[in-house]
Order: sequence, then structure tokens, then C-alpha cells
Amino acid sequence: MSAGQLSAEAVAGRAVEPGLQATGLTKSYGGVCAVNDASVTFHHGRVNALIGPNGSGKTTFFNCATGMIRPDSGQVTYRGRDITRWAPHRVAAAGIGRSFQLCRVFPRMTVLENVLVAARARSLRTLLGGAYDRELVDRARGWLARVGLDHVEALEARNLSYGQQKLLELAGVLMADPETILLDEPAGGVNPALIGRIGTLVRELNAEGKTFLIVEHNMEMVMSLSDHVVVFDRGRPIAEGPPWSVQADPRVLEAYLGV
Ligand SMILES: Nc1ncnc2c1ncn2[C@@H]1O[C@H](COP(=O)(O)OP(=O)(O)OP(=O)(O)O)[C@@H](O)[C@H]1O
Repeated sequence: MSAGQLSAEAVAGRAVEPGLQATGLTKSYGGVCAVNDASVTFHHGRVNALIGPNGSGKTTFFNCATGMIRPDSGQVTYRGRDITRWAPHRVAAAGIGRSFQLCRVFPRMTVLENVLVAARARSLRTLLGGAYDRELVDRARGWLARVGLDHVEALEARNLSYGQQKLLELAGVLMADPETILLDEPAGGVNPALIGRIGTLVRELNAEGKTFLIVEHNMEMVMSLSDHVVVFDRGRPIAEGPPWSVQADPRVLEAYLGV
């Protein structure tokens, strides 16, 4: 590697530590092998991106890693701890939060209630229908302000644009204070102004210590935001590295364009 090709970590003097790691991960649906013997490491502290053509197994990989579906074989570790086949709530308790490709909010609840409900399972009192405690409400309002939705906290979520709903979902994820955040297509269906806001937020939260793993088709966002990009094709990684190297990799062009 030449001096001009030093990684962001080397330049910043940051140590590289493995975060979410998969070894030989495999998941088939009938005859379709969605994730095919995939071994990949996403580093702690970075903004990692997972890209690849439609149907290359990115969401299935996410789901296997977060306990939403059980892999057929292989291992998933998080910061050295084996989390293979852990239930989603255990994965969350280990410090991994996630959003979904099709944004999950409760349309007839208010914006504030949506963020409070995201924290509900972590508080027995609120789970049993008691009043939300002051501290929880303050924290929810803090995250709403952070994502730029504090001025609409009393609106029903169905009145928000799709991009605002994605920001709302992110505020709910942040209520658990995860150290690693998986975002499934944060820019999908979102207008350019809000894509910019989501990007800025990711950058700020990363600077505050949060690790990101982002599945995204918006290449402008991926290339401007990520420290490290992994490219999937047919269920496994075919290339990885900093954005500039992945962009120029002939294997990536072939996977996307079939050339
Ligand atoms: N529940 C399911 N049942 C059957 N096949 C599935 C299921 N989920 C995914 N697949 C198949 O597995 C393969 C990988 O799908 P997956 O959604 O993981 O890819 P992806 O890279 O996330 O795609 P996209 O970018 O379009 O969201 C595809 O061929 C898909 O049709």
C-alpha cells in the first residue's frame, strides 16, 4: 500500500477492532441460496456499508446477524462473542440496534409515542401500561430533537413523509443506546434533503462512538459516508475496502453491470 493509499484508520491513528463478524454463514430458501458461505468482518468504530445487486443476500445477511432468521450454518460473532442464533432481544441487549428496509412505525400513534413505545420493552412499568417516566420522556424528546422531529412530536406518525418516518424509526433505535446500528436502506424512498440529514446524523453519531453497518443502493451516500465497503454478489462478499478501491474494482462492475 502506498502512502497515498493509507486507510482512514492509519491516517487517524485509530486501531481497527472487529465488530460484527460472520464465518461461513449460509441461509437457503428452498432452492435459493440467499447467503452462501459468507465470511465477512465489519470493524468496530467505522461506518461500514454492505452493497450489492438486488437479491444478492444483503437483507438476509442482516436478518441472520440480528436473530430475525436462523442461519442454516455458520457463525456470527460480535466483538468476539458468539451470538449465532441468539433471539433478536438478546442481540439488541448485546448492543446492536437495527432499522428495517420497510420502515416500522405505528401510523396512528404520535411521533413522541412511537419513540416511547420503542423503549417500552425495556421498562416493565411502561410494558404493563403505567405512565412513562419523566426521564424516558425527556430522553425521547432529546432524540426527536436530534433527528429534527421535535416540532412534530404531537402529530400522528402517518402524517410524516416517508423520510421523516425513517428518522423517527432511527430515534426509536437510538433510545436503546446501541453501540452498533444496522440501517437497511436508510435512503430508500427518501427525498434528497432528508437523505442529507440522515447522512449528517450518521457522521455525527459515528464521531460520538457509534458503529454503523448500512445496506444501501444509493451509491452517492455509500461513497461519501463509508469508511469500509463490502460488496455482496450471490450471497457472499466479492470485494471489500475503502470506497475508492471498491468503486474501481472490475469484479464489482461485473456484478452490477454484468460486463
Ligand atoms: N423469505 C424468503 N423466502 C424465499 N426467498 C427469499 C426470502 N427472502 C429472500 N429470498 C431470496 O433470497 C435472495 C436474497 O434476497 P435478499 O432480500 O436477502 O437480497 P438483497 O440483497 O437484500 O436484495 P435487495 O437489494 O433487493 O433488497 C433473493 O433471491 C430472494 O428472492
